[in-house]
Amino acid sequence: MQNLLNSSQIKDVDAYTILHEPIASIDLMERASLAFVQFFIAKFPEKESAIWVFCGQGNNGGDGLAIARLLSKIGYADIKVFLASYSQHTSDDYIQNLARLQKECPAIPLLKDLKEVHLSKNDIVVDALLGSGLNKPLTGNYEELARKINASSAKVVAVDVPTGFKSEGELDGVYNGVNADLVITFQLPKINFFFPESTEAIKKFEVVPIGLNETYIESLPSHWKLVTEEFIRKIIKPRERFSHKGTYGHALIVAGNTETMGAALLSTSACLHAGVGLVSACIPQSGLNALNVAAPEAMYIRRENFEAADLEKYQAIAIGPGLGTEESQQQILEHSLLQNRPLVLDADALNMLSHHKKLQQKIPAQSILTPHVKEFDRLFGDHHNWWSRVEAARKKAEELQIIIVLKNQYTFICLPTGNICINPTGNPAMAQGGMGDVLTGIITSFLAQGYTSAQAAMLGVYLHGKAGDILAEKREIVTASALVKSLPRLLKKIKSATN
Ligand SMILES: NC(=O)C1=CN([C@@H]2O[C@H](COP(=O)(O)OP(=O)(O)OC[C@H]3O[C@@H](n4cnc5c(N)ncnc54)[C@H](O)[C@@H]3O)[C@@H](O)[C@H]2O)[C@@H](O)CC1
Repeated sequence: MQNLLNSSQIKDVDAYTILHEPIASIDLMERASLAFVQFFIAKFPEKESAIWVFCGQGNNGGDGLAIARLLSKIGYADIKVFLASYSQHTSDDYIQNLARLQKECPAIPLLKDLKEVHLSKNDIVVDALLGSGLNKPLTGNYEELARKINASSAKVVAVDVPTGFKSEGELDGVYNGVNADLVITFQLPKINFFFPESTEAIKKFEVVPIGLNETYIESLPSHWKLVTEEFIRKIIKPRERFSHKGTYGHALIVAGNTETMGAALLSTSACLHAGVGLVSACIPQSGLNALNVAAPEAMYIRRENFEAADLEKYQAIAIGPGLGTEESQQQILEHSLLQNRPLVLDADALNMLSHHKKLQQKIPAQSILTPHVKEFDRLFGDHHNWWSRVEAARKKAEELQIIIVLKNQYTFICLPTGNICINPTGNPAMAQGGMGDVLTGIITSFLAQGYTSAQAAMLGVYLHGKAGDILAEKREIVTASALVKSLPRLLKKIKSATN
């Protein structure tokens, strides 16, 4: 897991690295600019492209000046620098880099008048106007510059953060900053990169390391974490010699209805493919034939017999996919909530919890709720932006001592500790019905296999997205069934790399 920091903490890490490595501030800027350039040249190898570097007067602008010099030395022949000199304040490293650029690359024009800027289709804009130092909304000259850049059809590559984009906090109102095709960001992704409201500002981002002190980064207090593959590899357990089906737990999936049996089948099948020892599906009798065909390994409990069943024998119970919200299903939910053990609650279980809010207090500690945005707002109230929604999820997870898996392009896993773990895997090819049912099955599988609730949620969300990413390399659409089938191979790959 990687700590994610806010802008002032990142500034603090810069200062710590400068003092303790030690490295001069100007050399750290050079290292950052070089890291940017290395990524840039791999992406844009065409040295004849016209490159317009827009520089502010702070350290982001200083990066821009260093980048212009480094690109010129590598052989990029058509570089122009625009100096946005609108303030009395300039950073020391900006001044030094401006002097170096004038001395070492005298042929590069330094423009100050916007009338001299003519952006065309195949040009590349390097946006180094304002970075993580943004402290107020864009107005005046900066706003005009952003408008001019956005109105062009040039490719826009932002240094660290697009000009005008807030790295953390609520993203409200109309965005008037630079729209970047690519952001090459330093050391850590900024927290707001993971929020849907960043779509306009950021098409794609890449993180490049610049050698900031990792130990110090990890020591700073932050409830924002990024789930990493390294972390997943660390927690995933190998399948032991002399183990048997009993070793990997027995899961119960309570799901499906006459017209929504597919949800139960997908969940059950995903649970099996993620490695559970045994799975029972509690479904209406009308689905039995389909279950036998789709997942012959699964056992069956007739829906009417749920309350008579011995629930103690299951290591994990999931309730909700395609279940329905009638009186009888509500009884099932209420009966389950009486069990003093974590549950995985999805879809109709969540819908019932939003209609009967008093039941929320009865959710057993360490249960895992997997709402998408609409289910979340129905459960816990409307939210106008994602920052406030995720904050609300964090508070609810703490208050109810549960895990809330708030599903999105980047899923937010809110833990009872108050931490928010952001999952980086997953892609739009997976945006199709059935994906949520599959995720529920996978998480339930890991819970039954003896992982803690937090581990099961993180493993489930990460591997679900990763499987989708691998499949999306070769196809435009990833169906839920295809994802299920790919899970065993992914598990093998992850586990082989671990051992
Ligand atoms: N040593 C360091 O601190 C490093 C900094 N780096 C770069 O430095 C950037 C941060 O630099 P700075 O802190 O100097 O800040 P910026 O260069 O982002 O902004 C410069 C200044 O502009 C002013 N400003 C903020 N919002 C404004 C607005 N809306 N309109 C007009 N002026 C505004 C602020 O006073 C701010 O300090 C990072 O994004 C990164 O690109 C990198 O070179 C890595 C090392």
